Amino acid sequence: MSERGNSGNSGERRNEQGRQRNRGASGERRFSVAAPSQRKRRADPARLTAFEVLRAVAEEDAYANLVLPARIRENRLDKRDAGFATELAYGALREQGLYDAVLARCVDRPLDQLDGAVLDALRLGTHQLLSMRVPTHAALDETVGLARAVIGAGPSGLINAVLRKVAARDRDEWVAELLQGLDDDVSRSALEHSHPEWIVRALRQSLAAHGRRAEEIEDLLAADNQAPVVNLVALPGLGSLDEALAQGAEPGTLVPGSAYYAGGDVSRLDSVRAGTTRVQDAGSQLVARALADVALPEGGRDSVWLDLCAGPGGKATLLAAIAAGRGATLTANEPTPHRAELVRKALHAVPEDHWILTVEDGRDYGNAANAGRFDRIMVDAPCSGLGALRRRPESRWRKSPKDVAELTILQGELLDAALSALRPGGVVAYVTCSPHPAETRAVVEDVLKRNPDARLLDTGAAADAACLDGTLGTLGAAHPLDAARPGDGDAALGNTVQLWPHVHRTDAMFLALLTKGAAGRPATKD
Ligand SMILES: C[S@@+](CC[C@H](N)C(=O)[O-])C[C@H]1O[C@@H](n2cnc3c(N)ncnc32)[C@H](O)[C@@H]1O
Repeated sequence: MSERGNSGNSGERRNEQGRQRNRGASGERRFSVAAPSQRKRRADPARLTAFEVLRAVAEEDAYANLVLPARIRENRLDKRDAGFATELAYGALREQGLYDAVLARCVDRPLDQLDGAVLDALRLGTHQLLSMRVPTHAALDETVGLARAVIGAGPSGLINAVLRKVAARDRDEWVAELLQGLDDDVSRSALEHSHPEWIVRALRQSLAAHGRRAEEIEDLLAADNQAPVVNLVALPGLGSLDEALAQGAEPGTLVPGSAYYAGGDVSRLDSVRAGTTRVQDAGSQLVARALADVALPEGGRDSVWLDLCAGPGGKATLLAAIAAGRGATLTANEPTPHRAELVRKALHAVPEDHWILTVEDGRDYGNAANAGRFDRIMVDAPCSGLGALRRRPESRWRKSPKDVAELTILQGELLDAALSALRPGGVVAYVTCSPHPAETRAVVEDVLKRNPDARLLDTGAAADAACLDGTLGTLGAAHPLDAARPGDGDAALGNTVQLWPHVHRTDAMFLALLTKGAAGRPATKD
């Protein structure tokens, strides 16, 4: 175990003492008297792990949430060090925007002229100084030690000098300084909560479009910077939450059969290993249940279901379990072979005669051969993922408005294909893990224009009925039922559901339920 947690060489007392501890009586920061060259030359394993994660993200386009567990295992971190490495890596990645703004004030050249490894070491040092309870001298010594061990002695003087400048102010002081002269609300929120400005703009638009208060943006951005609690689902008819609840999980408050689990490694639970209890965001559970439970407008057959974009299989597995309980069968489709294998693995907990796996481009389901085949269809479309920023710490810096523009074309085509594969009187759920208006309401609006036989169902009411306390319709949907056609005014798209991390404690999932009438005639109203 590294020396944190006791006074050790660096004097650091992780988890026990705040950063004020290394301030003198006058409030000034105290620094180590040792010159960088005399300080330690070894890397603390937890910080090394975080550094490796940042490097893999920068150099290999890796996903932090996939790299981190492997590095934790390779570097044999104990639970406490693993927690520290996670907070350090995720925090430094999430808050990169703010930290780079701070560093730009402390480095004598543009940041893009710094070696990438040096910049990552500086970001890690800055996160320890501004956002973690790590004493200043420990943050400096350990970051310089890390740099000496993995980058070389050359940059240690620079890193030491820059971090001393960073340490001259606390986080609030830095934010106040950087905000000076910034008048635009979007720029201010973006800086303070470390989000790209275009994302702040999109989130503000989405809040407004769903009738929420503009000021909520601050809570929403803050929620994006919080690690989510693990949500569990017991597959209906197959799994049970008893074991998780006995291990300290708390019953979920949004959807039936769910729980919040803060007890650490979920793979310790037998039911999770068996695949009958699964990790799944409550928002994902809710949209799947809303599709499964909503009454088919014209009744009739209800046994042929499709998940058009199933990988890695979260919603497909929940839908298949529900289908199994009702004697229905789910076709789970995923075009990417390795993701299709993940779907197969996830589905192994559900009796085999209730699901089929296909590996096709979802748009091919729009072919004549599939016309009118399915009673219920999930279109959980590939999207920008702006609703899950709290899970993927680096993702906000990787996306661009161009990605969104490209995705919206595919999203519309997939929803068109689903409507074609839907039987008259069936239901399609259009879902994104993004609240970006271009990926949500604009896609639905365009598809409704192209498909005159389709219309929106009362999505708020359906989501309301699927959730535990029946309040979602009030919280999630801006308007009461409105099944008007596009062209009747803005209210035509009022009746969709948008979940929010700061309100529902879920990812920001969007849900629109659509139905269609017989060919050539509009779907009848409820
Ligand atoms: C948001 S994810 C689906 C998540 C999944 N429903 C779950 O709950 O685990 C979108 C999926 O769509 C897949 N996809 C991408 N292009 C597609 C296409 N043309 N047709 C169908 N699926 C596609 C992606 O590979 C990805 O697995």
